[in-house]
Amino acid sequence: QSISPKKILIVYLSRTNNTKAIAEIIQKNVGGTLVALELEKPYPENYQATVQQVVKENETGYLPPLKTKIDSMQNYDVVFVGFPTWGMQLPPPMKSFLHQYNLKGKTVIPFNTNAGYGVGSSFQTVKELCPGSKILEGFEMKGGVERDGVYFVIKGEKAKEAETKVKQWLQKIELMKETP
Ligand SMILES: Cc1cc2nc3c(=O)[nH]c(=O)nc-3n(C[C@H](O)[C@H](O)[C@H](O)COP(=O)(O)O)c2cc1C
Repeated sequence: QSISPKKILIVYLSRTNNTKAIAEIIQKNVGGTLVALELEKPYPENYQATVQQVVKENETGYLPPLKTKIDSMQNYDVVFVGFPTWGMQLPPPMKSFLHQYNLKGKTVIPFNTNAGYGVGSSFQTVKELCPGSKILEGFEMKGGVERDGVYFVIKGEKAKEAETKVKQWLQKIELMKETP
C-alpha cells in the first residue's frame, strides 16, 4: 500500500501503557502521527474509583472533555483508534473523541488491549460512531489486569509476541509500509 505516513493518525487512550505500546508498534511499521488522548480532568489514580466513575459515565452518556486537540484532521486519510476495554465497552474518552471529530470518508482502524475478556462492544461502538467511515478489521490482545495489580506487560517476550501479531495484522489489512 502507498498511503503517505503524513496521512496516518494514530490516536490512543492508555492508562497503564499497554495500548500505548501497541500504538508505538503500529507507528514503527506504518509511520504516522502518534497522539495520546488526554482528559481535561484525569481519572483517579485509584482503580476501583475509576471503574465506578466509568460505570456512571456509561450510564448517563457523559462525554468527558478532552485536553488533546487534533489540528488539521482534514489532512488525515487513515485514523487508527486505540483503547483498552473498560467495563466491556469503549472507554468514555474515546467516545468523546469520536463524537468530537468527524471521520467521514476516512479509513478508521480500531486496536485494543484488555485483561483477557476481549473487546466487548467497543469495536461495534466505533462502527456506530463513525457511520461515514470505512472501518477495517481491528486488532486486540491481552494486556494488563489492573484489578489484580498487573500493570504494564508488553515488554520482553510479550513485546516480541505483540510485534509479530501487529505486523501480521497490518499485512492482512494491507497497511504495512512494505510487504516483505
Ligand atoms: C476502569 C477499567 C475497566 C476495565 N474493564 C475491563 C473489562 O471490562 N474487560 C477487560 O478485559 N479488561 C478490563 N480492564 C483492563 C484493561 O482493559 C487492560 O488492563 C488493558 O490492557 C489496559 O490498557 P492500558 O495499559 O493501555 O491502559 C479495565 C481496566 C480499567 C482501568
